[in-house]
Amino acid sequence: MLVFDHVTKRFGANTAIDDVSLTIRPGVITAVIGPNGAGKSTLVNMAAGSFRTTSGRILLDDVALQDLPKYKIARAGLSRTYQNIRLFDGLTVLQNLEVALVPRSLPRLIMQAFGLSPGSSEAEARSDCETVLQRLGIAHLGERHAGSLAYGQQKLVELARAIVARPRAILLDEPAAGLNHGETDELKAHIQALRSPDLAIVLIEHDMKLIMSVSDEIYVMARGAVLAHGTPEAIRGNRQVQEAYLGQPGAMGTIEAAARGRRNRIRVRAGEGLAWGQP
Ligand SMILES: Nc1ncnc2c1ncn2[C@@H]1O[C@H](COP(=O)(O)OP(=O)(O)OP(=O)(O)O)[C@@H](O)[C@H]1O
Repeated sequence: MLVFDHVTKRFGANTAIDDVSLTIRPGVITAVIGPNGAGKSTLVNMAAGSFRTTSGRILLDDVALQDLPKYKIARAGLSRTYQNIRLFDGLTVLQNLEVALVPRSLPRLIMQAFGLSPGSSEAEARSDCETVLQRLGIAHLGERHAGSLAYGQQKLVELARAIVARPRAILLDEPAAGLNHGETDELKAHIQALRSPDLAIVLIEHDMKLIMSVSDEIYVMARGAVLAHGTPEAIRGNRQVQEAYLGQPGAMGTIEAAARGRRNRIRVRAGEGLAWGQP
């Protein structure tokens, strides 16, 4: 279980996260949504050790992460993807995955879902990488340089890299951003396949259609605070949430209906209401 316990983050005078508490349970997919600037990425960055918290605790299965360096956080079982892809362009896909491998003493979490081996040798580690690539439909890209891949393929490699680390919590920061319809549908299937009893999955997204179809529960953030928390059904009908997005009731229905008819990606810019991202 991943817990944000009364977490605050200030950047100078700007309070990006204001006393936020979240509980991300294993076995379910938890989405964190909210308009641009709400603080979603800041939460991920704090959990993964890119930003220090100003106050509060972040616990992964009772291990306090907030003061640990990044590599120890990874070893504790947290992995993430980035809003802006961060692969090593000059390395092959397999090498990019191998970089993420951590000591094999971690519990066997997503092994069942992804068919990973319980062993610890280098050969087995490489075989795990190949297995994950296969599950994501990109085994044929293993020897290609990451920098030579199409954008959608790079997004999948990032996902693969997060998976091979055998996390207990995986944080996906806008995995569908810039993907087309087909790629988003594929991604949806991969996220659903990740669901396993020992893995806490956090999905940060602007694509409402994707969120509403894969999430078990949703936290809605606005201006650094939690505005609402509940099932997709409860969030869909929440008046405060609708107002936070568009400043008017009925917005969630509008967003979803529009998402079905147009491109998948929705960007909600602070103060500008709804706009369509053009990948
Ligand atoms: N490195 C930083 N330095 C200063 N301020 C920052 C930094 N990172 C984020 N912020 C501020 O923190 C607040 C929350 O930003 P954050 O990126 O977490 O929002 P978000 O919900 O992820 O938005 P988006 O959907 O656009 O990614 C914003 O006011 C932002 O300007």
